[in-house]
Amino acid sequence: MEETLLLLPNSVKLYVNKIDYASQLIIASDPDQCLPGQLRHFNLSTSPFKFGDMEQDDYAFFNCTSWKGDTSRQLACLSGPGYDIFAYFSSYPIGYSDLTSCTKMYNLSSIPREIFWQNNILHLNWSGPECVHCEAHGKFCRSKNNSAGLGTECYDKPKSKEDIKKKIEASVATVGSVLLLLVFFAAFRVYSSDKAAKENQKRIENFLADYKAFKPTRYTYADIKRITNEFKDKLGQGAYGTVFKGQLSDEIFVAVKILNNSTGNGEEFINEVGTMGKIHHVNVIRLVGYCADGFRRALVYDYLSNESLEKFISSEHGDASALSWEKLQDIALAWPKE
Ligand SMILES: Nc1ncnc2c1ncn2[C@@H]1O[C@H](COP(=O)(O)OP(=O)(O)OP(=O)(O)O)[C@@H](O)[C@H]1O
Repeated sequence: MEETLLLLPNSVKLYVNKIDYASQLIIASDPDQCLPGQLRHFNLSTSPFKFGDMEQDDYAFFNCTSWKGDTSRQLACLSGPGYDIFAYFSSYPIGYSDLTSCTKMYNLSSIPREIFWQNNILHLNWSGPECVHCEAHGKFCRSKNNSAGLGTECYDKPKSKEDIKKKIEASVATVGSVLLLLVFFAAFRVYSSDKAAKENQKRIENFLADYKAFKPTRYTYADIKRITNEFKDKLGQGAYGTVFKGQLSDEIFVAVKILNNSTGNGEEFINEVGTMGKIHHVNVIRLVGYCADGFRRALVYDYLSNESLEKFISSEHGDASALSWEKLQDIALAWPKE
């Protein structure tokens, strides 16, 4: 596996295990697994780095043939057969340990304690170039082109093929959804307008059907004779003519009034028929048709099985209590007005 190397002054080479740009920290290790061996050559003052471990001490290094004191600062990777290398706190008095079989090698100051942990890990911080603000905005960081110092600038992360593919997919999905919505909307509009058009058509047809039903039909005298079955069933006699029962179909019965006065103005009769034909009210008997065949004139009404109103209101023909004065008032008020 290829390792990334960090080159420090005095040809010190370290492996880069991890870089944390957010906190500007490099975790490094010694390729020879012996960080204390590199200590003599460390000179970070001319590099942008400083030790990350702030617990630092000054040491005197000793080469001992025998050692009777604290072995926590014994540097195994520097020791050899018949001798051991120890780091001795410079702040300790010389008489603190027995150094009689030791030779002092050199002093080193401001050594981070983690060097002696023997896990071959060294934390190095850098203060410049400063990239924290780029990291915070999810961007990459680079040296400013025209800057001789440690000036940096942020730049957008280059888009990978995967990113571009995802972007295209997202755009296609968005456009697709919008198109689908438009298609649904258009289909809905077509369906609604089609439905409205059909409803309109139905309304017109219903109106025409109603109009046809309400418009009085003109009958010939022969029709009148057929409808009344040759004037077989006389219903009554009024001031203007004789009324016969008739039948238009199996279920539809009519009352046909054969008018006495056939000498009058025919046009007047037709106009009257036209006016009556337009009146449609629940309380007014409906004029179904008419006959104006030469001097023979007749009016065809819906058949009422309850005989004449006169029979109800006149005490002579019926029970007066059947139609009280209140009922008569109701009927009068419900009479259609023009
Ligand atoms: N639509 C009808 N259905 C059933 N019977 C009817 C109908 N119209 C009239 N008659 C019968 O025929 C009779 C005569 O009716 P008609 O309308 O000619 O005269 P009237 O209502 O008695 O009075 P007027 O001649 O003054 O109008 C009525 O009394 C009734 O018995």
